[in-house]
Amino acid sequence: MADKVALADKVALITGVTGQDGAYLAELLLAKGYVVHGVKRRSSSFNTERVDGLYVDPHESGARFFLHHGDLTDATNLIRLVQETKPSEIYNLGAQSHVQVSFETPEYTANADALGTLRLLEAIRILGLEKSVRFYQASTSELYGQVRETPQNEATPFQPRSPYAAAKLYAYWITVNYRQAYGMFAANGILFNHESPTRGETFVTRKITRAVAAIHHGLQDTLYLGNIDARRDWGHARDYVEGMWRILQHGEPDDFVLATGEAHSVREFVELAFAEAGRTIRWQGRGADEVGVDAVTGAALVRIDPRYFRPTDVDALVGDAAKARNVLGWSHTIGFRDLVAEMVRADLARAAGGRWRDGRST
Ligand SMILES: C[C@H]1O[C@H](OP(=O)(O)OP(=O)(O)OC[C@H]2O[C@@H](n3cnc4c(=O)[nH]c(N)nc43)[C@H](O)[C@@H]2O)[C@@H](O)[C@@H](O)C1=O
Repeated sequence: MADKVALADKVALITGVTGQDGAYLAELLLAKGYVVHGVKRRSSSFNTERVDGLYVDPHESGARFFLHHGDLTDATNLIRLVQETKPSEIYNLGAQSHVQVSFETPEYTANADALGTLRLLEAIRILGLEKSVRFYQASTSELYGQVRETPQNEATPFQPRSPYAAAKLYAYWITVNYRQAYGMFAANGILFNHESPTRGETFVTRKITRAVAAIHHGLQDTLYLGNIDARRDWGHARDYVEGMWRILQHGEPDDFVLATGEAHSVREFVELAFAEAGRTIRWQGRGADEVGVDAVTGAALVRIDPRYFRPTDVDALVGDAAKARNVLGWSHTIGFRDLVAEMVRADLARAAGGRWRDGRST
């Protein structure tokens, strides 16, 4: 393995490689000729579906994608991984990334998301690689929380509203600090929500498209949601990993917002997703009693379940990506309607192919 690593100019280490973004990024970097090392957490079940297509036996000549066990809560493991893989670029995408789950596991979230970032930065410093490694930190629009201005840009003050966002706030600033204190190429991408057909099933977009497909195929009756008036700036993950890469290719380390500049409510997402499957939703009632019914059959397709309300939620986010556009030449290419259509079609195909056993939603 060491020979192959030495042969490549560009070597990337990606934490969280089995997640949506990790898999898209690995694919992008491999296409650009990188050797890619992905870090995945050990678990009792395989969780590598998203990267299975990229994997070839590491013993085969030409193998350029390698998976390693690792954990952001394990400092010595991170030091060893950086030492062995000798990356030129590190993308820190690993995290406990579910906002609602962070209210139940605030300490673990802080450990993985905040201290995990510190551990990785320290690994670089301990190994004396401050001047040779470029470091990307997956920062998030959740930092803006209770927003101070709209749209949000790189100068907008942060006001986090969840343990997840508070942990990511530390990670953002420690990344800035290592840049300033040690001259590291350490950069934050402040990414607004980005989705795809491989988005985790507990995030609201995928939960909706999966339910639309399950309902369409008679596998589920009703979709239960929380705050359907929340507004988000939803882009496509494929566009956003290109932005991550550009952030690390720039002449100097800096922080960038990646966003589409358009906000839509969860309610609109629901309407569009059902429309893609040929159904029109009509809303009846108010608050927790609101129901989304099929305009033709009258069947209750969407109901509110207060279990999905968060102790504090972020009501509306919309980003201004002018800096990324002007400095990096980045902008999104896939709009809201196309995103929803792609996700619904992918889930309809999965449901039709019997690729999930039931329509349970989480
Ligand atoms: C950029 C940012 O993006 C993501 O964080 P998120 O915006 O919290 O994403 P989400 O899809 O869980 O929620 C979006 C909105 O939808 C509302 N909502 C209603 N009903 C349900 C519901 O039933 N489930 C969920 N999950 N949300 C619901 C919920 O209350 C919220 O207002 C993560 O990738 C995060 O890591 C990240 O960094």
